Amino acid sequence: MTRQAPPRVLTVAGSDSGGGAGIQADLKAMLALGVHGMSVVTAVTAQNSLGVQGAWELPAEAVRAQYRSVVDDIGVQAVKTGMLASAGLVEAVADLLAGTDAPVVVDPVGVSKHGDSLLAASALEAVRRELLPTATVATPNLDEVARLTGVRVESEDDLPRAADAVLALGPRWALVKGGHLAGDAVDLLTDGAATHWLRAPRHDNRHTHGTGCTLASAVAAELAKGLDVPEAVAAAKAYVTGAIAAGFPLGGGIGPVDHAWQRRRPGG
Ligand SMILES: Nc1ncnc2c1ncn2[C@@H]1O[C@H](COP(=O)(O)OP(=O)(O)OP(=O)(O)O)[C@@H](O)[C@H]1O
Ligand SMILES: Cc1ncc(COP(=O)(O)O)c(N)n1
Repeated sequence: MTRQAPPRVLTVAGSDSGGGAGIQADLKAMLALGVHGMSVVTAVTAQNSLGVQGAWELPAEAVRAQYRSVVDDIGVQAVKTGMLASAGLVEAVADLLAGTDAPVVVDPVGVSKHGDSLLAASALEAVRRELLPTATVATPNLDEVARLTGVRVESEDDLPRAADAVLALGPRWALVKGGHLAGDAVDLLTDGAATHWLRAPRHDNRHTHGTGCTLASAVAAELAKGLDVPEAVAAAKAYVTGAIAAGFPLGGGIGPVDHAWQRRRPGG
């Protein structure tokens, strides 16, 4: 008997040649969580544990064509966006997403962990006006909140104000990630009515390349399986926390989180 296809999830993001973030992290997280991952590549980066050595965006036509190939034949139960590089690509992707019924997770990627720009400053307005309104869940980190809304988060107490400012830009839910604060790794999820605090112990591990990509992809995978937004975010938070605890050294800089942490045997 032929088996049924697993839920299908599409990432629209940039390639990380080092395999720790971007498309590569997204597809690994999706595999680990039991969904079929598919990709629309928006840009190619030459990247490793030390930083981003080069980046080249694809033409909008190539992005549209990849999207249509996947959606028109295979179909999607959830979409996740990551690095979109330029205003032209943000607009092209927002236009495509406006036509989908599937839940959309927007990770408004701005700069890499090493401070390399992955989104032109001239694209911020298109992210605010066109991309965020298509989002079921937007997952900015604190730097992205500041760039998009002007709200600066210094402590956990500022997270509700930050989440409200993100919500005002149009996503149905805002998940503000407090991973860059001191203390516990605390994120805040809200749709303006319900508020969920997600708290995990901070792992003292510098090998955290790809945390944001992994969390957003995990949310998309769990939504595709049929969980509601608070359930999907809680499951994704548990997954990324385990992946960070198991992050490993690679190259001379910041190594990746371990997407396969749930399958490793002790010492393996
Ligand atoms: N050291 C840590 N220990 C446990 N959880 C962490 C740690 N660092 C980040 N997190 C969690 O990882 C998730 C991603 O958050 P983070 O703030 O790192 O996102 P990000 O900045 O977009 O990621 P990236 O740095 O990969 O771009 C959040 O749930 C955050 O709370
Ligand atoms: C192609 C691509 N997309 C996203 C990130 C962000 O991930 P991180 O902040 O962990 O470097 C990245 N470095 N590269």
